[in-house]
Amino acid sequence: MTAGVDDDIVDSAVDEELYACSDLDSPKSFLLFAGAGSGKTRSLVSLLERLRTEKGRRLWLGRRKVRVITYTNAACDEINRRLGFDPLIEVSTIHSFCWSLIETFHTDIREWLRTTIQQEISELRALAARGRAGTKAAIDRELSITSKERRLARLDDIRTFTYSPTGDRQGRGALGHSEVLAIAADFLIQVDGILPEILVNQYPILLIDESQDTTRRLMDAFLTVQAANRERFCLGLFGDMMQRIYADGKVGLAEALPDDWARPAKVMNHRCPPRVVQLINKIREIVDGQQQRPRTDKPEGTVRFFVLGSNTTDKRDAEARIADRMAQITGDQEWISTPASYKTLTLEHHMAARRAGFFQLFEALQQDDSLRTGLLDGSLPSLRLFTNDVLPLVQALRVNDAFAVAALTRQRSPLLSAAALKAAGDKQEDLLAEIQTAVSCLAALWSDANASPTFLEVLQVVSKFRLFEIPELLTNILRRIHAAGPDVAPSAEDEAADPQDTTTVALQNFLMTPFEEIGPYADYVSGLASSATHQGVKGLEFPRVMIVIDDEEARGFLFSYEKLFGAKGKSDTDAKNEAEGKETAIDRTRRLFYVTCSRAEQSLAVAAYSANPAAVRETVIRQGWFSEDEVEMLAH
Ligand SMILES: Nc1ncnc2c1ncn2[C@@H]1O[C@H](COP(=O)(O)OP(=O)(O)OP(=O)(O)O)[C@@H](O)[C@H]1O
Repeated sequence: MTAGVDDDIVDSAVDEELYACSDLDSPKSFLLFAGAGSGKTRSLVSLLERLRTEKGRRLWLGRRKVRVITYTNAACDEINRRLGFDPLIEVSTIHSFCWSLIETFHTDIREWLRTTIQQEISELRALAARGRAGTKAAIDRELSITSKERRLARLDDIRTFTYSPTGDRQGRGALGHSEVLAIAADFLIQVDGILPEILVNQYPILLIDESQDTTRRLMDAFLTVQAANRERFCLGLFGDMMQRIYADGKVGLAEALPDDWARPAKVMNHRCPPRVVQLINKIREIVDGQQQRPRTDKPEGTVRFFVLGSNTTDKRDAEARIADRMAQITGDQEWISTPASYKTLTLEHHMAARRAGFFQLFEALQQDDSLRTGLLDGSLPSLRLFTNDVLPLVQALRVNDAFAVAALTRQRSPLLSAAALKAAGDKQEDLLAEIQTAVSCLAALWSDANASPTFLEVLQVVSKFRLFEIPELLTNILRRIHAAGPDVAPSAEDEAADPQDTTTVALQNFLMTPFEEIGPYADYVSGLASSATHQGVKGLEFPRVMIVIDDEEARGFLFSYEKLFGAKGKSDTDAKNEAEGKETAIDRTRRLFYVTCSRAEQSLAVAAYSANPAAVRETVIRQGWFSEDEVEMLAH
């Protein structure tokens, strides 16, 4: 028996246990207790495959399904792909899941909103009564009260409520992301409510991936439903408490579960090489003592910790030099073959955007909360127009690929849709000529070799010839700035719209940024770019990983690597939280560091910019995370 086979067997009983828990006649809820790279996602998919094969017929006859909640759309797609899009297994993100539960309860949603908004207004008024007048906070509060009162006054006129997980759908009845989660949670715990009945009857098995980060309020609601239906409902939680990196996950989830839950545990790490497993075990040691075993068939692997001064001027160059050094140390030339051959993990999206080359686009759009989710996962229609329609066409034009240009316009342009061709009758030639002109006008934007047209310039050409469908929000902006030509006048509704609406302002600013940024952005959201964020790589793995740590550039306040690495002392709040047994910035940062380090399949470089390089070096060696030979000082 080889070492690899032996390793596999250690945890194989766990998959059997999960299957036994999902018994439709006597279900047992469970929490799969396992660290990074232990095969939780793999176990989830194996369980689904087995349920489909062995319970599929019974579920189908009873018109029931297995429901799976994942953290990202990408994770949903991956599970669906692996299961061949089986209708018996419904996989969705938490937001889509919650909306699917509540989307027909319009009257209840209206009443929920009425109570909630009234309560929010009372709270704001109480704050206003206590606070000083004339400050920015006071003005914002007043604005917020007015807008809530307006929403309250219009509630009875709304017949149906809508929700778009991408935040692109607007209008009076549109619900926000957090509202959808809160409404679902509240409806699920209503005594005698019908939502828990619907959930349990339709979905006797509910499996939640990355459950450590499921919003606390919802997790509590699921636990309440489970407690009331333990003989006919299996709630299966997959996750790792050490990988809880979002603020609203339920603290102490594992401890809060009743004794009758199963808690199968996995001990192997199948992803990381032994040296990385040793590192993440050390990082985790003081949190819960859980230690993993590496596979014995993996090469040892390499880790290096590079310390740089926070005053380093050319960070891209410094990071390129680190990649060179990694190639030298590991002998793995992939570190320097192409930029995308290793993954750079930065703390914030704007840092990744700067490194990847779409900083201006990102900065413009991230200003508006309702656009943020769609911006980050690439689903925003205003961006998809450019990523899915315009960019492929421009790329085909750049290489003079007439065949691709023809194919793209045929597939995507409304000018050549079946309806348009039919309507044109014997004048179809004219449509083709129109497309030709449109495409030439688009190409003309780049006729000067140094040209860098803005998104607005590109959009104007698209709009003028109706080359592609333009999302409503952009059409409205075009109307508003009179950019679409004399035949498209601003409507009365546009004139009445608030010119300071943050979504419109963000989109207008975005339109002024260079179109060139769309390629790097498209790569980023499809996961092909060489950069990603520390949080965004949850669940993923890469052969070579470079973690960039730079609190100053990150501008955040939730995480502090400077504190974790001893370059900065604890704040009064940290000390107070620590004394009260609450978590501190150091605890949160340690978990994030665990997540990022555990993505590496072969080698790992940490590039830490610090105001106190010597203290960082001393700390990571003293903690036993890195040996003296593994820490290199690049600070000047
Ligand atoms: N039993 C196994 N034998 C061989 N390889 C495995 C086994 N289980 C998992 N793997 C591999 O190990 C890697 C990690 O698995 P997976 O992503 O399922 O882990 P995870 O526990 O979900 O990780 P994380 O929580 O860190 O995201 C994957 O490449 C997977 O194919």
